[in-house]
Amino acid sequence: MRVHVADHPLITHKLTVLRDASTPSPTFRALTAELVTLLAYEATRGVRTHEVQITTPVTTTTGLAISEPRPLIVPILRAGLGMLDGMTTLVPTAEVGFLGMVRNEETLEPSVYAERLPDDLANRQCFVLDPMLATGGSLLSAIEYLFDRGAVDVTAVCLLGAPEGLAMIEKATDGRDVTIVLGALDERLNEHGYIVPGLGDAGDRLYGTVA
Ligand SMILES: O=P(O)(O)OC[C@H]1O[C@H](OP(=O)(O)OP(=O)(O)O)[C@H](O)[C@@H]1O
Ligand SMILES: O=c1cc[nH]c(=O)[nH]1
Ligand SMILES: [Mg+2]
Repeated sequence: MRVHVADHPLITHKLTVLRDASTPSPTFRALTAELVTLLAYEATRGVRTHEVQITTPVTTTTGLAISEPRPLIVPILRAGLGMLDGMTTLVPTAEVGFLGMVRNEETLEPSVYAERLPDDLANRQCFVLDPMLATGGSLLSAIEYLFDRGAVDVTAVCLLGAPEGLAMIEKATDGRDVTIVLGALDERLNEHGYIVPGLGDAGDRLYGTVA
């Protein structure tokens, strides 16, 4: 598994505002989109391309185009939906599929409540969006779902990760082509499975509700 933790002052600055409990939902949503666009730059480094011949106003030259099948972006509802616009800004021709997942806050076990993905993911590069990688249960379940359907590689883009969840996913996906791009790797999980220092419940903060 490849792990990339962002190291850029703009990303740290935006995450600092996001973490602040007094940051209101509209600002939280705007910052999430900006952060995803910055992280997507790294996450798409391995996107498959092929050479194309083009004619500029001056000459002919060889360039690169994104290959078929198009990359598939999969936001994990609810909170991952807040990352979709930031990602499609950078990869506007990607397809989008949806997975709705919720973590039981007592057992910390994830369950799938909605799924709208192409039936066949053979040969697909998939980009999973979820702001929080805490125990890793939700992300692992999403990754397994995509591989079971034929995906060739999965890249997850998360704003914050916990070391416990990252280690669990690394062990469970051994031998698979998995990349995780994080805005920051935080210290630990607390006794309720929340990331510390973290930012609280990403879905609630994005949408101003307590679900
Ligand atoms: O790594 P884990 O321990 O599985 O926790 C992370 C999950 O928890 C949050 O979703 P949540 O279940 O709160 O659903 P929501 O997006 O609807 O708020 C988050 O967006 C992840 O999907
Ligand atoms: O810290 C956490 C952990 C899980 N889900 C969240 O939204 N935040
Ligand atoms: Mg939530």
